[in-house]
Amino acid sequence: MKPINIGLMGVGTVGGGTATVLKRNAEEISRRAGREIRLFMAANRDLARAREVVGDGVPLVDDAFQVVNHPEVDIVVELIGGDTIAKELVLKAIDNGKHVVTANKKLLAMHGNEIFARAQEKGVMVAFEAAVAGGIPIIKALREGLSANRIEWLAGIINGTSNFILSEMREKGADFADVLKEAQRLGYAEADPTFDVEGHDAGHKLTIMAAIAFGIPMNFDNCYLEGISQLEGKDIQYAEELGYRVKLLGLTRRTDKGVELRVHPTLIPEDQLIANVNGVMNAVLVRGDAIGQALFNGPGAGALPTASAVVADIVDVARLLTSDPEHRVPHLAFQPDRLQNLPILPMGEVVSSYYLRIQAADRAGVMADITRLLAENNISIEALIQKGSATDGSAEIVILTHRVVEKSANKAIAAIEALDSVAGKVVRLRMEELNG
Ligand SMILES: NC(=O)C1=CN([C@@H]2O[C@H](COP(=O)(O)OP(=O)(O)OC[C@H]3O[C@@H](n4cnc5c(N)ncnc54)[C@H](O)[C@@H]3O)[C@@H](O)[C@H]2O)C=CC1
Ligand SMILES: N[C@@H](CC=O)C(=O)O
Ligand code: NA
Repeated sequence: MKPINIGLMGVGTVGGGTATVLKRNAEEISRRAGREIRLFMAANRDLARAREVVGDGVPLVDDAFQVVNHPEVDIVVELIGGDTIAKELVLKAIDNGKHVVTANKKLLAMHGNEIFARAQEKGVMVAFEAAVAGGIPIIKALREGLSANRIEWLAGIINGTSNFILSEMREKGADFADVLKEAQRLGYAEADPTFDVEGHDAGHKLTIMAAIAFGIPMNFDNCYLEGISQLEGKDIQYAEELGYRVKLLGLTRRTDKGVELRVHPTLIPEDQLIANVNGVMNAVLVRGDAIGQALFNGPGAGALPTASAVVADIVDVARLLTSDPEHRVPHLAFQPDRLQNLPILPMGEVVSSYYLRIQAADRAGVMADITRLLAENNISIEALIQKGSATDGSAEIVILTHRVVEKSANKAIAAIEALDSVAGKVVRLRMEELNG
């Protein structure tokens, strides 16, 4: 039987890993796919670097349009990244009737609605397991393994770079900037690492998971994003003293009023398995009405773990090449004409509990003022500790609250910051028990 021809675009961290896995496991892969899967051609800006990876036998070009336009390429693998040239290439590949495998979460979160509609029209597959949580087969799990369930919520550590930074800061007291450099050296970070540390990358992945968990279109524009760049080591330490770990969490939940879609640093009880997922590892906790809770854990970034997902998609596509498009797994898990445009809940309407750190004058009456302002906004206190007097006569007060709607927390925080006895901004982190 004729081999399946792969056109690889981008031979960087993930593209290099993909070429390596395709070569190393060629025999196993062809036994699974039923046909030989052959790296037919590759495109990369830096030809010399790509040549080192793919070897002599594979034609190399620097213009990726030659790949999407080549009549003998069956599956185009997009590992360039970004949403400019990559979007043009993917749409052109689809128009040319080629199937696409991509690891590009930004592209899908921002333009997935257009891309999947075009793929549907042309009867081709766009596979994207590597786009979410690297090597963890979470797309497969949500789209196929859990298709019996009404998924209620899911929460994930879905940015390896941020989790690596937080783990190194907590375990070794390492400096944020140094660890970020190390994450870049290890190939974990995005081309622009602000996407990692400001929560955008996690937001892209969360958007994709929410779409396939609930059967809604991509809605990245309404995803709340807060990253770890402003997080201070002392809050990680205080959280730990109180029995919590701080993780960059992406959380999406169906509520009666709309879908929560939010990424932010989050305190999680340390006895939760997900709180103990460290380094570049990712984890996604899914709550379905039939299964209850299931935790998917594994490496979230890096060359070979991500290539594992890319190549698994190639095998999937190879198996389904000749199948009737109507009988393939829908791109977003639900039939395209059955997607629901559920509203995304504004952040002010989200209900959460909070960790607050307040720098206040160490004098009588301050605590009473703060607790009064919290009570006036219907916020009850679960724990309150004072972190000792500073030499300048101020003290740090750390408060854990019970659950309250975010707009009330915002009002209370603004009122506390307006007190003469309070200096600077109140540090606010959200807390999730993840047991509901
Ligand atoms: N690095 C990781 O651990 C993971 C990355 N991803 C995604 O995979 C994709 C690739 O990421 P990396 O491999 O880390 O990036 P990278 O920067 O290491 O590789 C990108 C490659 O594309 C090439 N390239 C750029 N523009 C090109 C063009 N116009 N034509 C041809 N080649 C071009 C570059 O020369 C480079 O070799 C991105 O979408 C990223 O978000 C997804 C999961 C994990
Ligand atoms: N930069 C991303 C790479 C994988 O998606 C991350 O750190 O998770
Ligand atoms: Na994955």
